[in-house]
Amino acid sequence: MSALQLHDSKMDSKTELQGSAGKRERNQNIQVYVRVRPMTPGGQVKVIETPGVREVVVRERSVANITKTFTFDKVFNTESTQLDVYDTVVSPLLKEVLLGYNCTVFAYGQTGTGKTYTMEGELNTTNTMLFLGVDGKDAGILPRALGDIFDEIRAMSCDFQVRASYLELYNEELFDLLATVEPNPNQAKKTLRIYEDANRKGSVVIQGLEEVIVQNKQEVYNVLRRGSQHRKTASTVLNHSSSRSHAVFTITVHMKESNGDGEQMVKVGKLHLVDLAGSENIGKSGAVDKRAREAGSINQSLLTLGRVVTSMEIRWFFFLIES
Ligand SMILES: Nc1ncnc2c1ncn2[C@@H]1O[C@H](COP(=O)(O)OP(=O)(O)OP(=O)(O)O)[C@@H](O)[C@H]1O
Repeated sequence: MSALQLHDSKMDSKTELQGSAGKRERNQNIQVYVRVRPMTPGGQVKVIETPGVREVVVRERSVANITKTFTFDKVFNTESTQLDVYDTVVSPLLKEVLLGYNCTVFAYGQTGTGKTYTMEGELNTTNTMLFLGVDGKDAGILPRALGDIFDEIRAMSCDFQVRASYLELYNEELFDLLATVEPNPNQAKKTLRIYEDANRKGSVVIQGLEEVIVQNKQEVYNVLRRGSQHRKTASTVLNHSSSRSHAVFTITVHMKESNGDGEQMVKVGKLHLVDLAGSENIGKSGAVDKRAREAGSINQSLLTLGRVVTSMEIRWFFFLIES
């Protein structure tokens, strides 16, 4: 089973917000969605049913009449398109980012269940609009969200600056996917250090993470493509699959608005888009040595992530993808 999670955290302390987004109850801070991936050809036994818009029924393979039903905020069945997922799950978050909230989308689940497809979409290397494909239908959440941010912010009458960063976490090491380092087997990616922020309790600082200023959609796509290709190239150099690492793409929007009295208000909103490494049952997968250590590290980090989520007062959305 595979999943995608989204969360929207507390607003930036510098920002004063009004309106419905700021008045949500704590129990609305977490939302869980499931996406069911179409079956791959090859005679699999169908074990998942999606009878309604909120329920998934899982059938035990060996005993077909034994089922378990799970309820989510919404279920996307095998017919769901990339656009359906984006419109329901991510589009509303953009409005909150532009109000000064921090929002995060997590894709979580087993290897091969469609996390990267949902987050990035099918790559089209012959097209400069890499992630959009020929007609755009296969574009994932990332390119859609990044493109829409520019459309929406331009419609607001404010000064703004948009920055992007792209971070990878593999075996407890952090790498900067946008760093301009020369390809080198011993230094495939720029490693980063993480510290607790002495000035803001509970916050962390990632020292040296590059934030690239982006002016328009095309520049964001280029940054996304650069980071994505860097992730693949470097994983080959380091001899691990890119699906064994977590990747965090962050877009930060600084907005400066004037109120009627000539005072200026600064808002900072962030959108984190996280493609988590595939969760795996080490015993069942038969992973040994390096792969078993990797899987152990992945499972440990996913467990820790779960603990962090339950301990924080955050708005959180969760998205499950089933194969
Ligand atoms: N909803 C979908 N519709 C069509 N094809 C899909 C869908 N979801 C996934 N796929 C296809 O299934 C394959 C595996 O998907 P993907 O690489 O996104 O999985 P993943 O969960 O990211 O795996 P890993 O954990 O190994 O990175 C890809 O070829 C992808 O194009």
